[in-house]
Amino acid sequence: MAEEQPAAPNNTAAAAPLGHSVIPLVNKLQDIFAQLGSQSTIELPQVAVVGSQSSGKSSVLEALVGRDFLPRGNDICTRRPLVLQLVQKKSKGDGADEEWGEFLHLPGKKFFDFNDIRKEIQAETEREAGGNKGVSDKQIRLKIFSPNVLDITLVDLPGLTKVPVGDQPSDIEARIRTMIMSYIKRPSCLILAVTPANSDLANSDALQMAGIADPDGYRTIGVITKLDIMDRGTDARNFLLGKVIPLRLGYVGVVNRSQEDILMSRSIKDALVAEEKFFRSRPVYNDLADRCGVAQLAKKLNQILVQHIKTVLPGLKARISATLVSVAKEHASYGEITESKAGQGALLLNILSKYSDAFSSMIEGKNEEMSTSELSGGARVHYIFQNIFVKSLEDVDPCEDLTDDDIRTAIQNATGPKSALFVPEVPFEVLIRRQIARLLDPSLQCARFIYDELIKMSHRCMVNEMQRFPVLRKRMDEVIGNFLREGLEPSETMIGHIIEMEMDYINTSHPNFIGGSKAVEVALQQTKSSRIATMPRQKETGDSDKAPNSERTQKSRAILARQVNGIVSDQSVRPVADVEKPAPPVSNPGSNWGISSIFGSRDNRTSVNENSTSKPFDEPVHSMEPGYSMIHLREPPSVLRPSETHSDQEAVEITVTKLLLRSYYDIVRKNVEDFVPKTIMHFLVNHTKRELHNVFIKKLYRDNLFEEMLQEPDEVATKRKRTRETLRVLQQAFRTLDELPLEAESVERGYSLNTDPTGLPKIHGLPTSSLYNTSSVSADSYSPSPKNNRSRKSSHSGELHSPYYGDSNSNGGVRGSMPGL
Ligand SMILES: Nc1nc2c(ncn2[C@@H]2O[C@H](COP(=O)(O)OP(=O)(O)OP(=O)(O)O)[C@@H](O)[C@H]2O)c(=O)[nH]1
Repeated sequence: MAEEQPAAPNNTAAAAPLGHSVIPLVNKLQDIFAQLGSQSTIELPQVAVVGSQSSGKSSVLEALVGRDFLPRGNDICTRRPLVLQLVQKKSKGDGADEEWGEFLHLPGKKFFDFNDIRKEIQAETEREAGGNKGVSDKQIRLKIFSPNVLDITLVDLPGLTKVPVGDQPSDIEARIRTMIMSYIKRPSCLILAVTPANSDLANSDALQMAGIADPDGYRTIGVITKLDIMDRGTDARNFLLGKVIPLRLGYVGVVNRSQEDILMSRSIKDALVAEEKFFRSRPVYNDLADRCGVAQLAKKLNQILVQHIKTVLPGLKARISATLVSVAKEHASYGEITESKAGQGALLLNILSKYSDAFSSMIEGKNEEMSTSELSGGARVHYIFQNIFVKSLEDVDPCEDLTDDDIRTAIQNATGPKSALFVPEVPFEVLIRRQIARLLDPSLQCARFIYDELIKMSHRCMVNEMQRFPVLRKRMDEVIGNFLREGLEPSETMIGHIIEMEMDYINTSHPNFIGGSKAVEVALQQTKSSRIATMPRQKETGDSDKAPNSERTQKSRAILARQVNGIVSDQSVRPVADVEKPAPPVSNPGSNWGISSIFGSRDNRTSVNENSTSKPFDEPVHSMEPGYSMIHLREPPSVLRPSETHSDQEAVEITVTKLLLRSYYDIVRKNVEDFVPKTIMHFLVNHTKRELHNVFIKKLYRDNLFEEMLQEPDEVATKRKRTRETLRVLQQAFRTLDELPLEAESVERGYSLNTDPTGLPKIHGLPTSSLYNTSSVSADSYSPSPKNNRSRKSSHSGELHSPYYGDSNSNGGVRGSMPGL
């Protein structure tokens, strides 16, 4: 292709193929994308040629591409849309670059001879549309691979015709119009509206259709062909000046090869020279140099392409900078490699301090990444204390599993052989100790819960930062795990002490304690009112309290006995000896103080307590005859129960005992609710907070461990390397984008004149003025309506915007995607 490039005529820029001057710019962008590991590129607008039959559309396209490969001629029409994709192949740099074509319908077949391409287009047209002028809307897709082209798509469309010929249907005109419209209505399609100068310009089909598809004229360039064969004495001057039909982007007049030229195999290069000569020899076009010739058409297209690139670049830059930020963040998370001992020591120390601080922050609720969806850290600890531990204790009724008979038995046992003169203190103490003992388990459980919470917190601490050092993470987890376990022990011991202390001294002088006399007073009142309430019933049924209720009694005893031994059993079937055996001493402080202690320690007395339930043993058996009589005592049964009859005194005693129990239990419960959390906070939570850092240093900060601790997995090293490289490329890309010369003028100048030996452009400073404000393109601009003065915004990818491309923030036009963009 290179050999076919024309010499630069005097009054035009180098008559380069379409997009020639944009190629280095686009190449540069593609290099950036390639470095980012993506196939993305700038999606350039499609260029379609529209016009009536034989107006010279194919000729214009060929001249723009600079190669001779399209079927042309008065008898040879474009009868199927030809979608021509120009694909840039990287130059090998040895000057022997190949150019070839490939058809979609002949995959894998390369056409190196462009004459063969032309023949195949013709043959393929006939295969689908027949040999007799038939037209089909089925595309022929051709790719031209070359190092000298821009990645752009050109579409050669069948020409508009009015009279059906050959195999053409009667509605041929409408069909072709629909087909053309389907291409040119796309906002990303640049329309070359081709009108031959030897026809009635004012009635140009091409301009009429382009006007429908692009009413504002933002993407239509008028092309006047065949200026060389106009009627003598006429010229296209007024047309080119936009005086006949105004067009925002203006007109370019061209002279393509005539049929005779084609027959004589005149090259495009020669044709361009001839064209230049033609314009120079026509004084009427002398002052219209900037709108005459294929080179000017190419230049105009280039300017539009540059403006398009300019439009999409800010979006591209924004995305690159966003990726830069996230990659930089990722890179920072992998940290730097530290080789020296001192550096490693400092790093380790830093990690240990940061971890200890993070752990403390979590407990104190100062964690930066605090969740808003659930409780975390210290808030969970508080929840466990208040909503689980305290609440559970408050729900417990100290008399819940004590029946009246249990209490009565305890009272009788405590008074020994005498009748009680006063409300006995001993059963109250025994029973209250048993209730206090019950507080031990939940308190220990609470400590265990908090321990579990702290372990969980330690695992959640610095998860991301520590990914880099799995060995250190493991060792730190071990250290903190052991340390927390060590903190749990004194908490548990202290909790044991608290409960023991409460059991060891029942402080009946506590100001909140109801006290004996008050309890008796309340109890008397209660018994009195309950007796009044039950009076009528007693009259009917007799004294139910006094009536034996062996079943109920059995049950009560069973409960009491079971609790005495801490063994669940059915008292009625178990041997008494077993039941009343003292509980073996156990380490649990609660069991030392269980009711078993009083029953157990006085166990030997059980046998001497009479069972008053058994009538025959209530009184001695007398002989009938006094003289010979001898009083026989029946052997006492091995199990003795308190009398079933409830005296008033006993009822009061039971109520008093219950009142005392409830009152004192309340005092103890409050103490435990207060002291257990304090204990756990002191010995476990705050102790860990205070000492963790020291423990870490003691256990892990050792010269000989640095290397081992700071070992990082290969994966991290790889990721660090990869992100560093991506970062470098992104920074480079960002700089390059910043330095790109984006004014078409500078592109033309910079890339055609100042290209360095590597083929890469020399970077110019960023231009300031807008292309279309100064260039020839704006000379023909018109404003059919006020709204046309404004820039149009569009979100379409690759869409052509206003000719001024004022919408510099559009992200459109970037095809493919960059990693992380
Ligand atoms: N003298 C002269 N002949 C031209 C010019 N442009 C095109 N022709 C001739 O006009 C004829 C038609 O040209 P094409 O390029 O095939 O026209 P087209 O619009 O693609 O034709 P269809 O595809 O059939 O609609 C050819 O013989 C060309 O050589 C021109 O500027 N001057």
